[in-house]
Amino acid sequence: MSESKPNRRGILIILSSPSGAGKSTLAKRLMAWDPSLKFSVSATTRAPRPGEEDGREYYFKTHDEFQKMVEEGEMLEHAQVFDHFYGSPKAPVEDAIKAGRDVLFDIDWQGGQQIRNSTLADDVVSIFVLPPSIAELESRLRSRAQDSDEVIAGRMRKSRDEISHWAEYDYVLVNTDVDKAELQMISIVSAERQRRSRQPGLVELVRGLNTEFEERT
Ligand SMILES: Nc1nc2c(ncn2[C@@H]2O[C@H](COP(=O)(O)OP(=O)(O)O)[C@@H](O)[C@H]2O)c(=O)[nH]1
Ligand SMILES: Nc1ncnc2c1ncn2[C@@H]1O[C@H](COP(=O)(O)OP(=O)(O)O)[C@@H](O)[C@H]1O
Repeated sequence: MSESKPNRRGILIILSSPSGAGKSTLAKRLMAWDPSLKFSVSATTRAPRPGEEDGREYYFKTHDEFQKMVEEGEMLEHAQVFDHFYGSPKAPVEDAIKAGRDVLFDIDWQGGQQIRNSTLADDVVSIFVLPPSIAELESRLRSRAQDSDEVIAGRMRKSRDEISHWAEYDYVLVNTDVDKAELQMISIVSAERQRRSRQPGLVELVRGLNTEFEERT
């Protein structure tokens, strides 16, 4: 059976924020809202956190394996964040958008910039998530209870740099109440989909409306 041609290309939804502002939480909620979204599983050289599974949150790679992927041109973008390397494998993203499937990225500002400067720029919708305060950001990092004090301190130092790129994004959300932030994300994605897709039959509908006008005169 031949697959029907999608009526639009997939959108690349890029989600960035300082660590702890809530982008993984919001990404999971967006995926639960629309399971047809494809989450871009990044490759990383950082160690898995408890509960993380290889191939689900990340592809966990050694430094050499990661370098080989970069050298062989397999990455859509890649960057060093904190003390580790992170990158988005290219092939699954290209396949998804050609099939009309939207792809969700949880990546930092460097990755966002690289994709916005790539040939896929027209397909990008970028969203930056801000925390309501720095005290709240630190408290969220601590409450996640997955990183040592030293790692948390490193992430807090890097936050200022990440936040300085907020204005490069199409949309900026303040994640105070997570339910409200989720609703805002859903609204953004719904509106961007509507903007880029033409419902089938619109030309015929407008032709019919014009015929009706003519019949009335
Ligand atoms: N450029 C880039 N950044 C990534 C990628 N994957 C994850 N990141 C970013 O790396 C940072 C650290 O991610 P992680 O170690 O999972 O900690 P998090 O702060 O809890 O999300 C976050 O800002 C992620 O958005 C990627 O493929 N490319
Ligand atoms: N609006 C919110 N209010 C309170 N806690 C939140 C909110 N959003 C996320 N969190 C919590 O903050 C912590 C960090 O969120 P997470 O999604 O892991 O952030 P990021 O992916 O940006 O590093 C998690 O424990 C998460 O449950």
